[in-house]
Amino acid sequence: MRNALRLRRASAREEARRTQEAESKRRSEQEAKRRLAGGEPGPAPVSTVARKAPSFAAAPGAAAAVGATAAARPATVEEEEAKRILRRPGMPTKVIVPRPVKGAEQKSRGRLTVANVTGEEEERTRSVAAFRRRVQRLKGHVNETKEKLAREVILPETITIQELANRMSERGVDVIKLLMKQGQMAKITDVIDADTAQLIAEELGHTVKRVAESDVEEGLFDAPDAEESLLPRPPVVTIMGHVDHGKTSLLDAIRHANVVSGEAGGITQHIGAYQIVAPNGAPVTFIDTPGHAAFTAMRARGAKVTDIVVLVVAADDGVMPQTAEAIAHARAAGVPIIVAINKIDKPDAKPERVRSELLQHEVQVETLGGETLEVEVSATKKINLDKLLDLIALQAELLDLKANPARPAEGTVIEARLDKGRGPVATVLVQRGTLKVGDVIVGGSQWGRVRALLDDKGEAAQEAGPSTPVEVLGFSGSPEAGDRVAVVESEARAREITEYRERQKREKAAARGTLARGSLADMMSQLKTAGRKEFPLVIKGDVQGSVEAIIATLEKLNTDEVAARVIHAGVGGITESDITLAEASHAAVIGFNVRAHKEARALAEQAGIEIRYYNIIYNLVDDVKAAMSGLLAPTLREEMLGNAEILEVFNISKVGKVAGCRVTDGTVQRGAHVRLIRDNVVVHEGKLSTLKRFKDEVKEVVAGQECGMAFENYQDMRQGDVIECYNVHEIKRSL
Ligand SMILES: Nc1nc2c(ncn2[C@@H]2O[C@H](COP(=O)(O)OP(=O)(O)OP(=O)(O)O)[C@@H](O)[C@H]2O)c(=O)[nH]1
Repeated sequence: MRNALRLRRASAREEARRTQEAESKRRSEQEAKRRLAGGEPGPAPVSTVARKAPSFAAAPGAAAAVGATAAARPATVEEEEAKRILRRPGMPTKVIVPRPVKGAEQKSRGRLTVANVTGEEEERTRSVAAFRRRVQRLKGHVNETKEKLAREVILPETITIQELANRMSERGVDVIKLLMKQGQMAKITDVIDADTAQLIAEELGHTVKRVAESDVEEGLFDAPDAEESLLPRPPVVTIMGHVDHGKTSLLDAIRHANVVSGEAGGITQHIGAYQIVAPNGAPVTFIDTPGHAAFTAMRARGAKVTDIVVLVVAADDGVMPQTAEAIAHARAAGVPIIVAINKIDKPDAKPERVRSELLQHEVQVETLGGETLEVEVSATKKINLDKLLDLIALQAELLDLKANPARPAEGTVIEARLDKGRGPVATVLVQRGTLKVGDVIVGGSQWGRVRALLDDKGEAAQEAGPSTPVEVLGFSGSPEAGDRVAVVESEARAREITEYRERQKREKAAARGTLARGSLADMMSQLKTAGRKEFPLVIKGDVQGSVEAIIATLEKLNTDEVAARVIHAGVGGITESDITLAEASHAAVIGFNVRAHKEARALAEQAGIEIRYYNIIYNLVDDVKAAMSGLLAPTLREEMLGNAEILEVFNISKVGKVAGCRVTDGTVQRGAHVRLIRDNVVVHEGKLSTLKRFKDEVKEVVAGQECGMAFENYQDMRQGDVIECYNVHEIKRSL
């Protein structure tokens, strides 16, 4: 029984289990059917890859998503990247974006996926690879394009916006926009500095190389020479001293030529350079610097190219201001001095006095136990000239002067002028190397091919070695005295250097112009000088040296009240452009040893511009001084005439108040200045409008007489007031 019961129970359990299984199977089938019919998503995928880039093919039930549109699902990283790239300028407007399948392969293993079902997976994998390749290509293209556009921009110290844009291959307008962003309003032709230009260039993705003048001119000057290439060279001697102490006479005596008599006004106005052969056979180069104080600047320059200074001191005059100046220049340049006590032939010559005066300037000559070589000479009587040359040779030996003649020449412009027939002519002192006809040279902002070389006697030379002064023909324009000259390897290099220098000059001038227009500092200084009267001038001269000397002298005349303002100065004849400039700035035109062109003369006449010609600097300076003196406000001086006392004040209809007075001393004159004094205080200053005696207008009333007085614009006179009567005289002032 018990067994039968057990069996029944077991069979019932078995039955229940089967029913449960069947029920569970049924439920699960129902659930699957329900899901399939209702479009419910399957359980969330577990793979991290799938989480990052959700797969539409990973879960049971995913088949339900097959019909879902791309728009309904979130964008993937790849899609976003593709869109981002597409948004860039220059990219194709449409790209096929394949659906992402990151990790799809591993997830599909043993699972039902839409891709597996549809066989799309392989194709999609191929598309993704293609897409990736495409993205890479596009990225690569972007970088490539950037690299291609990025340039190395050479930036000088200043540059125009247009030029900067050109160098970057960018549009000028884009540069201007960037400047505007930085708060700078600019035009395409405006000049900006290198710092600003660098900012712009880097902003646009370019790299920058800053260049300075020294970069353009690298290796132009002062390249070292090998010791064995150096050979002895002649000394370059500058004669310095006070005006009229005999510099030109001495040089003249040495070279047996008469330069003195040819000079207008007896003053040396150009730096001349000459070479002589001393009695010992050694050549010596002399640079004759003028003695007038106006030439100080030129003299300083002379000392720079000089090895030895011969200091001329007139024995009858002694050490003078310009003697002291010359000592200072020589000392500053570190150049040894040889003292030449000149005019020793004169009866009042006192060489001893000269020696002791020199001591006060720390020049101790040999006879006083010092180191400085000295010699007593007479230029006119030709006394001791050989001795002077011997001393020069001795000093030169001590200096052991050497240069390499076998190298491209370097030198300095001593003087330059525009010759009517020959064009620009520059006197150049060759300092190293040898200058040859045909050489390409650069001097300041001028260059040229040497057409001809003329020595100091005006004879043609084929070449000029160290310490030789030569006139050089072939410059494109006049270089300036003091400009360094160098031979360069090609015309292209010469052009590069001079164009750069010219540009620098222009850009600096433009920068100055902008400053003058806009800067507060400038406006302040203009305000400060507003009280100063200016005498504007356009100066043209035959040589640069004269022009510089005139400017330097005129500058010395300037005071706080009045100044000569040189608007333009240059070498050459007076042109129409000079006259136009003078007209625009109300300037006078001065020609020093030059004349005005015919057209310029006509224009000047028409415009009422005065042209003045001079050949003596003193006369020019005197005239300018007189003209400037005319601009000075005159000094006012009072002349006392007399005093009167107001006895009574009458109010007369139609006339106003009239004071009845008695002249107490001196006279009272109609139209004279009056001061009204009440209780010792000046209450009014003005002019007398009416002066009457009885009913008649009179010119003058003398002491003791009574009169009626009325004042210009003043009515408040009172009985007892004292009237002081005086005249005012204007006294012209001069500089
Ligand atoms: N008695 C005498 N007179 C001299 C001597 N040397 C120059 N003179 C005269 O002094 C004057 C000035 O001489 P310059 O040679 O023109 O003097 P400088 O120093 O060159 O003058 P600037 O060129 O004006 O600076 C002239 O009249 C000369 O004749 C000299 O040794 N003896």
